[in-house]
Amino acid sequence: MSCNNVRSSYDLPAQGAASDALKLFQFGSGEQHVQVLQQSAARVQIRYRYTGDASIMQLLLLTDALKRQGASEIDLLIPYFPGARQDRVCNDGEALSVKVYADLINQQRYRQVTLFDPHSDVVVALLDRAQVVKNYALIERVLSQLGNDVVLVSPDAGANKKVFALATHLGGLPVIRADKIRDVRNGAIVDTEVFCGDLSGKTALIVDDICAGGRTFIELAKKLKQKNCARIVLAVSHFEGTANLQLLANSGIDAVYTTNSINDLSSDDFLTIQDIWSLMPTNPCEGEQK
Ligand SMILES: O=P(O)(O)OC[C@H]1O[C@H](OP(=O)(O)OP(=O)(O)O)[C@H](O)[C@@H]1O
Repeated sequence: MSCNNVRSSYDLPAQGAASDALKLFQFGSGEQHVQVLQQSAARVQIRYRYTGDASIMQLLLLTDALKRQGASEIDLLIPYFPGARQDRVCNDGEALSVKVYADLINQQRYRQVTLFDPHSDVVVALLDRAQVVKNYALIERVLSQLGNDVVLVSPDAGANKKVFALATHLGGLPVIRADKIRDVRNGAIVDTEVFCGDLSGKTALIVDDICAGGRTFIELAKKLKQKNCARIVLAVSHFEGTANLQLLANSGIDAVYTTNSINDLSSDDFLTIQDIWSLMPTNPCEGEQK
């Protein structure tokens, strides 16, 4: 495959020097506009970071523009998949959001779609040609800072499968199960249980895919405190809003490790979007990219 003098990877939103490759703007009427400024290779990769629904429209426009330039095989890297938490209809009248977003992506006929630690197996099942990069690199980096006596905490039934697989990958770290009851009408956590004995001297490392409003982890931290653990740490692959970092700190969580897969967050400890890209497949033409 020859990729000489053509571009084989596009970042959306455009980052740094890569912004020479794309022109993006929004019309006063609200429509998005995308123009590809550097000739696309036939096989091309889009590194797309979801930053809101307007960015989905930019992705669709970019995909169309690349196809018009002759891109015949397009790989999509999409660390955070929107709508993934709405993977069931909890209340009459709601949309099945994950299917709507997945249908949009499937219509583009990407050669491959790569996700980073998606919320559940549902999104992977709904997407054509999807593959997953697990959260292992994030958790290994967190563990390297925590020392001994760490127990993994699975915050709810939805997380159990992933956390037990992670524990096996890490050589058999102990796992503590927790569970919660969420009032689906308003999202409140009405009960949290932690299934273990005394945790004196232990660091409780809660592992999950996302922190949104944070109530799951605030209520869980209260229960873990009652088990006397020495330290409570939260590691989540995706983080919805910077304002919630303070809420978590106030609730007795000693440290939060996450990534900027959705929002830019200010901490040196985080795995950055660049780190996530480095965990994902690279385009075979990338070394030749101009
Ligand atoms: O920060 P919060 O607002 O508490 O939200 C974060 C939680 O929400 C998601 O699970 P969800 O409660 O949807 O449960 P599920 O695994 O059963 O889908 C996610 O996996 C976290 O556990």
